Amino acid sequence: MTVLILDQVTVNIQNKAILKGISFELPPSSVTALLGHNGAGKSTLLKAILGILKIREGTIQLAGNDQITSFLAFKSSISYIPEEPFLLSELTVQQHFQLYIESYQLDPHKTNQRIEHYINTFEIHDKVNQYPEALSKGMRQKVQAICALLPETDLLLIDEPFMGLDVFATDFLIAEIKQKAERGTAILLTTHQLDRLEGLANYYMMLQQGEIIDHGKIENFLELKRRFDQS
Ligand SMILES: Nc1ncnc2c1ncn2[C@@H]1O[C@H](COP(=O)(O)OP(=O)(O)OP(=O)(O)O)[C@@H](O)[C@H]1O
Repeated sequence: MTVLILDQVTVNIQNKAILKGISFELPPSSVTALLGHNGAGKSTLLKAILGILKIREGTIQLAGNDQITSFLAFKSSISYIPEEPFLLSELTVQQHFQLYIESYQLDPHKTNQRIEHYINTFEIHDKVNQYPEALSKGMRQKVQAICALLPETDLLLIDEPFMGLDVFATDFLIAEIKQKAERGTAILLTTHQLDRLEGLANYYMMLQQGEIIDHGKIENFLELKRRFDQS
């Protein structure tokens, strides 16, 4: 069974090919690390899957829905934590949570219990009635992460999940990502913090100049890295 299927996906930005014929599949209950140097195309790939960037060629299927012909069903199966927190300036923290409850049609009672748990764990209980401008970057990142964790989607995309988070929040987010994967979600995350991948990721894909140049089980990548670091 497969959650996400990309077939020969090409994305151009300003007439330049940024993604060149990307094909891969993600199984359920998996965490895949999307790796590569700055500018390799990692964020572009996540944005292409989300439909924020239009694909030029190829197809993307999620849980049996085509990105173009079944866009609403496709979109409702994805949750996303962007690299830069993107919160609405006119909504308080609590109103952001409410927005997610409504747009993903979540059970309010159960979800509010989870929100309470997240708020306490991330220590932002005194911020729930504040607007994003009153939050630090790390706090905005925490709010964005909570929003994305609320729905049980087929796919969770995370761009640099640990950027700006303190060690405690990072450990908590890692535990949450693993639990989500155990419940069936396919997770695709980008990171430069390779030391955080052990025990978290199952697979890796290496992007270079818009092409997947290597992929496989994360143990193989980490073993190669260890040998390289020792040499
Ligand atoms: N809006 C844009 N306009 C022009 N070029 C862009 C735009 N967005 C991305 N690019 C280019 O696309 C390429 C891939 O960028 P992308 O942000 O996907 O890289 P990345 O792998 O996520 O890098 P990083 O590790 O630095 O976050 C880069 O060459 C970048 O300059």
